[in-house]
Amino acid sequence: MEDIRKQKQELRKQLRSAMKNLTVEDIEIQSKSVWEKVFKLPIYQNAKSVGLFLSMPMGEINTDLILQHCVQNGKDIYVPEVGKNFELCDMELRKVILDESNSDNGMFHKSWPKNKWNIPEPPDSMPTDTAKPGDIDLMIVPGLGFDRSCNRLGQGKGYYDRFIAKMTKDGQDLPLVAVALKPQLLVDGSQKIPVAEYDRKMDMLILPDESIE
Ligand SMILES: Nc1nc2c(c(=O)[nH]1)N(C=O)[C@@H](CNc1ccc(C(=O)N[C@@H](CCC(=O)O)C(=O)O)cc1)CN2
Ligand SMILES: Nc1ncnc2c1ncn2[C@@H]1O[C@H](COP(=O)(O)OP(=O)(O)OP(=O)(O)O)[C@@H](O)[C@H]1O
Repeated sequence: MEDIRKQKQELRKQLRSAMKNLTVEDIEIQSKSVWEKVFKLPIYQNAKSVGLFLSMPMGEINTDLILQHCVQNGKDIYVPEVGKNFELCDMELRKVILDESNSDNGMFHKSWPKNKWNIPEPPDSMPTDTAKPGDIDLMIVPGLGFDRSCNRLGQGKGYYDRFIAKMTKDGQDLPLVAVALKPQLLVDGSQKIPVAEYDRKMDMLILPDESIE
């Protein structure tokens, strides 16, 4: 158990440094390829509500294109809000409710306040509608690293593990589609994501030039 934590920590270091080598252009081009694949998925096309995330400034896939796509296609968008108590690593997903003045594009978050990781979060002025089990048709999941068996390594706080557990505890389904840039897939066959008992496999992993199920 302690072993798994150490292995995860080591792998995070490796993956964070690999992601640092990506330029802004790399991230832009690879992100576009990933989203074009996602837009073609029936599970995305049929989803009325999508759990998304608002990308960090660097070292992560950029989510602007899918935010725009969801807004333009009339899908409900839910985005993370982490609890004020950072020790608890509790996260909710809140429905994005926009007023008419800025509802025509996916850039609504540009003016939102940022949390300690520079991730935009819903402002207090937005009406609160928090996702309950069954509210989200498709969850798009970020991560630091993945392997070919759809195992995921996150940022290390367990926010997504806990959230997924909370949303599925009464047997509710929550389809999980992970998205990642090229350096985030472990390609060396001998390298695997260490898995603990609470880690849930992704249903699908979308990369710039391949999809894994
Ligand atoms: N865009 C985005 N939003 C998200 C997540 C995410 O992965 N991506 N999260 C997914 O969980 C949650 C936020 N969790 C995060 C947890 C840690 C760090 C982070 O950068 N942590 C340390 C790394 C240092 C270390 O421990 O080695 C840092 O502060 O630099 C970032 C996000 C909710 N929102
Ligand atoms: N469902 C859960 N209930 C309670 N604690 C959990 C749960 N899932 C994970 N944890 C705890 O969260 C901590 C971080 O877990 P882990 O290292 O797997 O995070 P991660 O999946 O990489 O991060 P994240 O989900 O935030 O992207 C661990 O100490 C773990 O025990």
